[in-house]
Amino acid sequence: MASSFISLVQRVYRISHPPDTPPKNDAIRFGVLGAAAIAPDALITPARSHSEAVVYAVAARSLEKAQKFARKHGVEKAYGGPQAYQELLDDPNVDAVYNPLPNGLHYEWTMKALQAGKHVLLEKPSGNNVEETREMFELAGAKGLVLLEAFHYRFHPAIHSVQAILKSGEIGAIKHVEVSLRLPKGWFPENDIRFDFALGGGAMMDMGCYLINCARTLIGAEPLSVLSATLLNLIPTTDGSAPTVDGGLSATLSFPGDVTATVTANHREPPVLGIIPRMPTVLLVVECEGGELRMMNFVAPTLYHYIDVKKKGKSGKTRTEKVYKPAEAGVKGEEWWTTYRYQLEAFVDKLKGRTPATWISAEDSIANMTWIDNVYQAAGLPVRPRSTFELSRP
Ligand SMILES: NC(=O)C1=CN([C@@H]2O[C@H](COP(=O)(O)OP(=O)(O)OC[C@H]3O[C@@H](n4cnc5c(N)ncnc54)[C@H](OP(=O)(O)O)[C@@H]3O)[C@@H](O)[C@H]2O)C=CC1
Ligand SMILES: O=C1OC[C@@H](O)[C@H](O)[C@H]1O
Repeated sequence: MASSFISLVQRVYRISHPPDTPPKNDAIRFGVLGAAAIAPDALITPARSHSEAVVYAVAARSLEKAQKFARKHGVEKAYGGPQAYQELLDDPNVDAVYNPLPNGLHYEWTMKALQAGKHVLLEKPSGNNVEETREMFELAGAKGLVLLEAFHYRFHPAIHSVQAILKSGEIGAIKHVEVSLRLPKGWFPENDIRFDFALGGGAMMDMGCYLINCARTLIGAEPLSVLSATLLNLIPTTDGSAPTVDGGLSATLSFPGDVTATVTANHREPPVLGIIPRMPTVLLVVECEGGELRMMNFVAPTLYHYIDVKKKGKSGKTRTEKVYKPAEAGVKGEEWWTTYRYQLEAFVDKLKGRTPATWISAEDSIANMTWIDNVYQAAGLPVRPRSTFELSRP
């Protein structure tokens, strides 16, 4: 007990204070589009402990914001103003771009980045709809550039362990997957990008993308149909127009072999009994023919997680796994590596021509976006519109 508490404290400290590793001369130089809230966790801190990655530039719509961000995070170059994103893309010192813009801008700036010859680490969900996702991966393929949708949890050994347990047959074949992400109302401000339709908002876009991805990954097959889609709440509009942004949405999908998955994303969990604030919940339960697997916190497992495996029957004991480091020989990782640090390792490996331990293919991202669109249609909500941006091709 005491030792696991000490490990937790050590991990938490190391997550934000990784050992600084000086970048090698041939390190991948990243440029960040937008001084986004997620950029420090997703790229800047992970790059500090990677000798082949350096965050070289940031671009923000305001020069002051870009410079403040650059000073705070030790980023060499700051671009600011209305042309800043394009200026960053035109910088020959930038090898790869991290795109954490609002979902509705993923397409335009990824297409521009690829056109400028940059590899792209693209935030989830990849696009506003599957048409956008398909086009981005087509262009990356045509240009021979790397494009990765940042489903960071997929790179962590904890989810690999879940996959291995399910594949081992220990608790039999999967029957149903229940996966949910729920945040209390008020977690994000009302003007957050997540609640803006034009920017690709919606709970199924923002959090549901992980859930659909997780169900597809664990089941190891593509869904057949959306059996049901239930709106938990809609974000009210201010102009009297019909609401189109899901604050909370739950859907059940069918998979081959009578397998089902229920995904529930909610940005607006009400307080218990109307007054007691709720904690965020990230839950994964896999019901199998011979038992059940339950994982707490599959999205940010470095902080803390557990995987409970319970066999059916009276004698069925529960065993618990916690997997903070890769079990396989030769796979790199440390207890304090976040999902983002594992993801960066894979991205850099790919750019350097090495084989990453884990990868997310174009087909995977396209299928994920397809089912996000399908869930919206089943819920009677519009699919997020395709960007009006058109790439002028030479
Ligand atoms: N992988 C993960 O764990 C997470 C991923 N995400 C994803 O990252 C992306 C960004 O999320 P988050 O960092 O929380 O969001 P933020 O609102 O903090 O960042 C979005 C950035 O987009 C830029 N931007 C450009 N145009 C607009 C516009 N019209 N309105 C608002 N912002 C604009 C802003 O850049 P500027 O500085 O130029 O003003 C801003 O910094 C989303 O795709 C989200 O899904 C988010 C959180 C966690
Ligand atoms: O990890 C996450 O959890 C909270 C979400 O709103 C965020 O965008 C997502 O990436």
